[in-house]
Amino acid sequence: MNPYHIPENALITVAGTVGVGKSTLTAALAERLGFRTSLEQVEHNPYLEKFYDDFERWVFHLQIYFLGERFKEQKRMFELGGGFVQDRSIYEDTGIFAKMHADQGTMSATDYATYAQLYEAMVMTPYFPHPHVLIYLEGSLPAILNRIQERGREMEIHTDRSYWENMYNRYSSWIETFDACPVLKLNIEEYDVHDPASMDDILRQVSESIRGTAATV
Ligand SMILES: Nc1ncnc2c1ncn2[C@@H]1O[C@H](COP(=O)(O)OP(=O)(O)O)[C@@H](O)[C@H]1O
Ligand SMILES: Nc1ncnc2c1ncn2[C@H]1C[C@H](O)[C@@H](COP(=O)(O)O)O1
Repeated sequence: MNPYHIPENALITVAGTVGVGKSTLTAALAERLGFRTSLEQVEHNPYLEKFYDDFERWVFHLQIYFLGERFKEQKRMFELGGGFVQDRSIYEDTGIFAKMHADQGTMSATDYATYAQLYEAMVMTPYFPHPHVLIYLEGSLPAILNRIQERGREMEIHTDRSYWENMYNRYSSWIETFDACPVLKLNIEEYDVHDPASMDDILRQVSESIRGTAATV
């Protein structure tokens, strides 16, 4: 058992908008806990660049691809018995990305319905237990846009600010109604992944959230 009394089979999911710091925190938490990571693969995604170039043409392909990747990851985590920190939840694919493109008309109603049907069928399988806790990363939009710039993925840098603004607003509303598992909100200005005391503090909060003893603000 780790010093934080976080169950060895726990599934901790890190959520939040693009560039907010999910992958960085996922890796830092997993290292500290001796957990495995489940990461989003950007480099080997065959649709992502095409998608940023032409949303309408590629959105359905991309959503199906992400769904397939997540299904494989969920199956892997299930079969290995947990003990994972996961970079982004499946709830965000459907509740943020697919919905945003359907609402703004870059994904047709028919494609969205087909996608939603597939998603519903997948989450009914045993591979989709709710996470023990969802860590939600929040910060100001300018700080997040800076991080996207600094990370330097061309396809994201060349995407209109309104896209990120829309996503940011959707995330802010979405998290207020999210209730599939306990939520721990962390402000990105208030922790440092390189500071052991800061990571200890986060892990204590994770543990409290999982055990249902977190203070409600
Ligand atoms: N706590 C942090 N402080 C400063 N910069 C950070 C921090 N976390 C992440 N970053 C930087 O912000 C950028 C986006 O982080 P990343 O973890 O890739 O975000 P996400 O996975 O949410 O898209 C990267 O350049 C990363 O180095
Ligand atoms: N479901 C998705 N639809 C569209 N785009 C998505 C989806 N999931 C992730 N993405 C994009 C957003 C970023 O450009 C990369 C990686 O996300 P990140 O938040 O940086 O981990 O994929």
